[in-house]
Amino acid sequence: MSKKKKDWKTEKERLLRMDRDERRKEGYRRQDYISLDKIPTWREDNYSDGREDGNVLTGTGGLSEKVSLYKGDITVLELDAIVNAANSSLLGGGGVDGCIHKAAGSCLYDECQTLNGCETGKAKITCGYDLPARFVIHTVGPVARGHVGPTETNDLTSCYQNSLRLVKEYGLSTVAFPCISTGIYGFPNEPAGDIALNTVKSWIEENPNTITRVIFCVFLETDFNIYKKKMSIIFEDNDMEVADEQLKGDNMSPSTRPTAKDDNRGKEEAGDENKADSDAEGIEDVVMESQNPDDDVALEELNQEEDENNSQGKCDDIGTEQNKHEDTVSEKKDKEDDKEDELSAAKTEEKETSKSTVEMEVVSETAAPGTSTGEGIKDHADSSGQHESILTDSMKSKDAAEKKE
Ligand SMILES: NC(=O)c1ccc[n+]([C@H]2O[C@H](COP(=O)([O-])OP(=O)(O)OC[C@H]3O[C@@H](n4cnc5c(N)ncnc54)[C@H](O)[C@@H]3O)[C@@H](O)[C@H]2O)c1
Repeated sequence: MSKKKKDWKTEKERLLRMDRDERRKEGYRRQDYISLDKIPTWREDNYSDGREDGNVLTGTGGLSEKVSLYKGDITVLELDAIVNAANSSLLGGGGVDGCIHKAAGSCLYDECQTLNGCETGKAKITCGYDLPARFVIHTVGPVARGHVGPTETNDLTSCYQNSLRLVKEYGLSTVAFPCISTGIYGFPNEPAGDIALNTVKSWIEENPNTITRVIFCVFLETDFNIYKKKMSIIFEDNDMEVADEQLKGDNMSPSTRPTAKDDNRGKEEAGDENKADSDAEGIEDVVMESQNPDDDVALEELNQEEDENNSQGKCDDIGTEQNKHEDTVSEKKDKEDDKEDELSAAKTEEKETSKSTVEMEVVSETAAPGTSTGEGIKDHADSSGQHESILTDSMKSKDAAEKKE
């Protein structure tokens, strides 16, 4: 028998009246949730990185106790809020947006439909429903597609600022950000990391008593290394030097050693109303027009890409898929570079021996299938410089000898 569809408003009021223990007793959809006390602060992470020198932590870590670097799926984090890298329709899609909607359940979509979309750089808040997080803050990053100008920088900065503004407005104290705009919207990872870390740092300095923890939830190895390197500088403890290997961005994943219980949980405001609810009362679902004509094209392409990506399967595998993809891409690039080097070497050699009729042979880097090292197969650069695999001299003369017999 199909489950009765829940009314999102009733479900939201019910859930927001419950405290964390009651939510846990009822059970989240995913039992493998991660509670805050399982996520070390940046300060503890640094300390737990096998610091053998007995360097005792002195004083308070300040900022470095207010932030964490976590590598994994944002939908399992049991926090006051997780931030969604949404699109302007707020009606879901793929990537982290798709994962959050899938994990939260259909009530999230139903509530989002009443929000009338969201502009780039702005943020809107909904209940988290079946997520371990109480709220979802939806923000729309800039479609950078590799280009970062003042507009893209300002829009991405606004995403973090407006999300944190809602954290403060709703009296929340723990929040996690994904790497907004760095997936399908194509914002380069390094500058995006700088914007994320520096915007959050400034906000914490201005609101020191508002927040317990901001968690940078990265999904890809690339982002993990970028954030680790930058956080060692931006959130450096005054009383701790930054270890050299950290600056090089070692690949150690953050330890999940349980830390001292952080019971500074967000204020449990029962029956918390989402401001957008009252605004959105009775508003027809509007099909969001993009902010400017160019976006239509970008979004059109994105939707096509989204369809491809959506079929890519499970959320928690995105990171591995993308890492694998990154590895193959760089391998292919190395091989192409090698071939180009060989080609230019072959061309110079050809010039020197232009009179001889001897054909150029360039050893291919890749072992051709069926040969252990590729020794038996060589590339042949003909007059047009095209590469094709041919037999080597020794194999040719062997062939000729066989033919004579
Ligand atoms: N990346 C995709 O395959 C994909 C596909 C369709 C739509 N979208 C999304 O693309 C638009 C937003 O682009 P965007 O670059 O801001 O977002 P995004 O493409 O989701 O990428 C943002 C970052 O989130 C990372 N990420 C993906 N899944 C998770 C997860 N479960 N937990 C934590 N981090 C994760 C992802 O690796 C990237 O670093 C929206 O239209 C939205 O629907 C993404």
